[in-house]
Amino acid sequence: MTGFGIDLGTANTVVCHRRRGVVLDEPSVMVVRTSEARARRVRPLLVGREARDLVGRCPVGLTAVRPLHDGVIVDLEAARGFVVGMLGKVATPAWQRWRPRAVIGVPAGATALERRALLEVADEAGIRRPELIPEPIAGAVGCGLKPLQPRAHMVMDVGGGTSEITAFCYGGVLSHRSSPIAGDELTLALYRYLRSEHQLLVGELTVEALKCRTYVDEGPSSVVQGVDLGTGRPRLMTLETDEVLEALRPTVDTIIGALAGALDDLPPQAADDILTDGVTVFGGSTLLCGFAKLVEAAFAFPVRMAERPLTCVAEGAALCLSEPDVVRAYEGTFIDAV
Ligand SMILES: Nc1ncnc2c1ncn2[C@@H]1O[C@H](COP(=O)(O)OP(=O)(O)OP(=O)(O)O)[C@@H](O)[C@H]1O
Repeated sequence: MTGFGIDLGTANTVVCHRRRGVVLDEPSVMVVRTSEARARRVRPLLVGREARDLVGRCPVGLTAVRPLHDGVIVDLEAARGFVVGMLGKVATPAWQRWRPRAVIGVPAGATALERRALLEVADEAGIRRPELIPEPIAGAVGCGLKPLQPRAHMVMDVGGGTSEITAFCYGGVLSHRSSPIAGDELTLALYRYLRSEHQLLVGELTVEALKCRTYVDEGPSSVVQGVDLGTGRPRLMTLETDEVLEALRPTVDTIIGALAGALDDLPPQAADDILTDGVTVFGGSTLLCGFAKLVEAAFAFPVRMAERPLTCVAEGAALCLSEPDVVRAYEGTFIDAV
């Protein structure tokens, strides 16, 4: 069975081919003419990596647009232009005759309207019979979990725009929490911290790189460049990694707090499974330095980091092409469908 698994994320779009593996992993950004940004047909000039290079540097007349918010389509026209442009990067001439199949990950909390918008866009982009799967389930499959087993599992997906915590067992959802506090909010918290505590105004890409750099363990401190709010001149400053993590801590605590709510909703036997097996975490924001340790410290159960936290949703969705039972079992479990 050929076809694709697609994770159309707020921050990144990942496309995984059933046999060839990940064939596209690029930022969910496009650059359009400002005059066309609200037009009936949006024709992006750049999509993905090339578009991201222009974030914060767009000349007059051009606008960088992120077509998804909190993991769902809000502007159908913008999303249409974006998906067609992105899939165009992996499309082969054979697509014209042979429309590929795809399973697409979508937040478990997406509404019926948002899901319909995604199916429409996928169809227009040349996908044959697109199917949707809740992202937590796709990620779980990508991490090797078996969502049809009669044993409870819990996963935590912390991406750019949403954090989702889902417990499931035997083809059904046991508990779920979704929150718009995720990677973008962490970046914003750091931006605000630098502005208020150090009077330093920093660009969007720079502040995100600073947030991610703490993970790479490049040393106990990082040099940041920005504009001094007092003088209006460029200024360099050195920030300790610990200080960055402290600035992020309240937002991280809010994200972790949602896990408590999902655990509270579980029946005792299912809670027992999760306390024994632990929780599997994925999504780019779980790469934040010390994230897994903080979850472990808060709940005293094992935390299993996904091997490929940024791509496991698309990989799991691709595996689901040959697991129709999983797709069928969970298609009725979107939160507004239960
Ligand atoms: N090393 C890192 N440390 C901290 N955060 C990171 C790191 N690497 C990536 N991120 C963050 O992960 C987020 C992107 O993760 P991911 O690609 O899983 O999100 P997404 O699937 O696009 O979003 P969503 O699931 O909300 O639609 C971004 O906010 C990015 O800043």
